[in-house]
Amino acid sequence: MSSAEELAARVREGEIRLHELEDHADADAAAAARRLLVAEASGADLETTGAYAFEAAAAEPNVENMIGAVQIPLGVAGPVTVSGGALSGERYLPLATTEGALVASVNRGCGVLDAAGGATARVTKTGMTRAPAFKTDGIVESEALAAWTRDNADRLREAAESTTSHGEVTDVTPYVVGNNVYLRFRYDTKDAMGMNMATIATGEACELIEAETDASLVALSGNLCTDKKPAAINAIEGRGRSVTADVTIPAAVVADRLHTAPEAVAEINTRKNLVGSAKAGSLGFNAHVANVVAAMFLATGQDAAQVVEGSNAITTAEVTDDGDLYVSVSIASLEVGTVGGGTKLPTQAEGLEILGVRGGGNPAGSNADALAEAIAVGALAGELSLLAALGSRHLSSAHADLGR
Ligand SMILES: CC(C)(COP(=O)([O-])OP(=O)([O-])OC[C@H]1O[C@@H](n2cnc3c(N)ncnc32)[C@H](O)[C@@H]1OP(=O)([O-])[O-])[C@@H](O)C(=O)NCCC(=O)NCCSC(=O)C[C@@](C)(O)CC(=O)[O-]
Ligand SMILES: NC(=O)C1=CN([C@@H]2O[C@H](COP(=O)(O)OP(=O)(O)OC[C@H]3O[C@@H](n4cnc5c(N)ncnc54)[C@H](OP(=O)(O)O)[C@@H]3O)[C@@H](O)[C@H]2O)C=CC1
Repeated sequence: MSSAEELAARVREGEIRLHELEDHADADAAAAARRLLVAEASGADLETTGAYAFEAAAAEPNVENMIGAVQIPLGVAGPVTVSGGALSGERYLPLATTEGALVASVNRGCGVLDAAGGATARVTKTGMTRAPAFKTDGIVESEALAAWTRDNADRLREAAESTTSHGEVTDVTPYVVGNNVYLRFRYDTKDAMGMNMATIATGEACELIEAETDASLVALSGNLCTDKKPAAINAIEGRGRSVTADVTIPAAVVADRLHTAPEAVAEINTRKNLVGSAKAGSLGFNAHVANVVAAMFLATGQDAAQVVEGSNAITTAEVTDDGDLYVSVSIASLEVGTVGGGTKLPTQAEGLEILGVRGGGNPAGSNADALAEAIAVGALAGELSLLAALGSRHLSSAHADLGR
């Protein structure tokens, strides 16, 4: 009997719990035993799931009850020239996706950006947020807590920053709703996406608040943060990185490479991305920014659930006085890191290496800024290509040819 079969037998007999297998064997054997049990229960053939190319132990901080790995095809778009605040030069953009035509589209967009001399990008605001919910006796006590927070900003900062050597508190804003008070802590988390960092730091600050006021903590996350849910506060105030990429494309390039005209792209953008989105009550005034955010998040080890916030983007397009096409994409809440989370996993770390932003930056925070700028440039390329495909009526034929 193999060690995986022996382990599986012990789970069947109730001697070991499924999630405790790593206490009795190395992580790869534990995953193999779970595959046997899951295959037996479901009838699924898990051979490919088990054919992963890294040591299971490397994924221990990232997943529980591991049975293997899902492989997502990885493509590249570019190279594209970026003139950013943190990222400069030519880069290939890694995109992990199962949507045929997506990489082709972003690749076309990158070619157009390069023909226009490259894209410009800047991070305009930084800050990961956590907003605990406190309960009070009523509005008098709520207002007192809000005032206490303002008066004790330095002590709150000191408590929170005692838990991290990188994180810095940049703001604590109280929001009062009757006998509920939400304190929205904002942190500069440098190269980390920062959700663990901000949560741990905020927990420490909450202990000070409970010790010194009559308010009681109901939930360390009170949903005004807002993490992993569509929320206007992120679109307005920003979360993670707020980042913009833009470009001005000569009309001749639009005609040659995108088979349309600046006027057509600008009109489609207004009627689709602005008016259509407004009528729909959408928070995303763009065509498919989430496509690039998701594909680059998967390729670089970001938290996939935060694609929700990454889709908070506005695309603008207008014809310049010279008859050329100006296009911009502003993503309000792009939550990215180049350390921590899934960024250490082997293929995801390679994805970061393709962009030249693996690990901590010098100065701290510059690598995460550079990653945000790369994603914004990819989103700009994708917006351009899709808007143009709608203009030249190529969307359905492109997907019939490449996406099926
Ligand atoms: C498919 C194209 C690019 C053809 O576009 P084209 O201009 O007919 O193609 P082309 O053969 O002339 O090639 C132009 C460039 O496209 C790239 N390209 C072309 N083919 C490939 C390929 N196989 N692999 C890699 N790159 C490719 C490549 O850069 C190439 O330049 P070259 O290198 O040859 O000088 C175009 O029609 C297109 O971009 N269509 C739009 C497709 C798209 O954006 N899909 C995104 C998903 S849509 C979605 O998910 C969301 C949606 C639509 O529901 C959101 C909404 O409501 O708006
Ligand atoms: N806890 C929660 O509520 C949530 C957690 N998550 C998960 O949180 C994880 C991401 O959290 P995150 O805090 O980013 O990552 P980690 O928890 O992996 O922590 C990253 C740590 O890296 C250290 N570090 C080293 N170099 C740097 C640098 N240059 N810049 C910044 N930090 C550096 C910091 O340590 P130090 O602080 O000591 O300086 C930092 O706290 C993901 O796995 C995500 O899925 C997602 C949503 C919610």
